[in-house]
Amino acid sequence: MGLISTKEMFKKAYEGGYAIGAFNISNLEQLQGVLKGAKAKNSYVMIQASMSAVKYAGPHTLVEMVKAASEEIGIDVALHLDHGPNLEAVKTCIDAGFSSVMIDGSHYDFEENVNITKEVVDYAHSKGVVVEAELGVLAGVEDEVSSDVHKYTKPAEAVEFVNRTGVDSLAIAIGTSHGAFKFKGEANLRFDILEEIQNKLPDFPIVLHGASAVDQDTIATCNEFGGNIAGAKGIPVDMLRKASSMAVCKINMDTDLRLAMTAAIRKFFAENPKEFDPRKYIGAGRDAIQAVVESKIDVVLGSANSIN
Ligand SMILES: O=C(CO)COP(=O)(O)O
Ligand SMILES: O=C[C@H](O)COP(=O)(O)O
Ligand SMILES: [Zn+2]
Ligand SMILES: [Zn+2]
Repeated sequence: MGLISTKEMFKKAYEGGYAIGAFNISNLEQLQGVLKGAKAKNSYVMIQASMSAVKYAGPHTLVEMVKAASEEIGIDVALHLDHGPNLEAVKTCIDAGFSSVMIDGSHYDFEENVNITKEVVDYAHSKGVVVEAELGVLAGVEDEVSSDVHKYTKPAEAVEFVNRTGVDSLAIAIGTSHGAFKFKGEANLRFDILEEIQNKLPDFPIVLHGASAVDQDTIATCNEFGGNIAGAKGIPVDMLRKASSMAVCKINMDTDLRLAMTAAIRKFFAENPKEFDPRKYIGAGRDAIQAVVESKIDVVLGSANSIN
């Protein structure tokens, strides 16, 4: 058991009409929750960390922790850098042992995005590491960069981008966005764009970021036990399942795990005012994450029993 590439899992996901869940983590219990959920469903899964999460945990700590948990829980896993900002960040993670990286040049113009992605692909491939890039801009805030509107991916540009960079997978903008506040009105995803990209790039794995569903019961639990989260809204589950049956092979979820962990810990504190053992309350958060991951595998991803 240990860290694996995404090549094989994406190929199977594409052919099988399902998607692999890529879950963001920054600590031990989030990691264990995700891996235990995947193990219970015999499903491929990706663990991913943003650069701020890599800094929080430490790149080597993260790699060794994921390897050890993979061994102890008994499931192979890909470890991926999410939204790598530049070659230096990518190198830090590859040299520490990550099996997959993203270079996010989506906020640059097309030519610059091609150049920075190509540079990363050359380095990563020389080390046997796969690369995800991004074309099109999701509305909302991403690290320090924000955009008020979706800049939807242009299918013809996606073809040129993939051919010129040699990238292994591509994140596209079709109306999803990061965080807990995705839509003010009706949810709408541009499946016509996904379909056109799928037709123009057959067998090529597409990635969907900003794909948390934002369960309203979980928000209610947060608020019932002292939270104050108003107006949160995610992507409807049927839209996500439809995307995963198409060319989307990787679906990124962070917010749903954060909300589940927070709701469980808030509830635990409210119901157990005398407890102060971190294993009890963080353990409650870990269990909640496992439950979310199992449900995502069944309802959103369709990836149960993908490991044979
Ligand atoms: O795309 C993500 C990480 O890259 C996470 O998206 P959510 O905020 O919708 O969970
Ligand atoms: O896409 C962003 C992820 O949700 C990670 O967010 P973060 O930078 O707060 O770790
Ligand atoms: Zn981006
Ligand atoms: Zn993202």
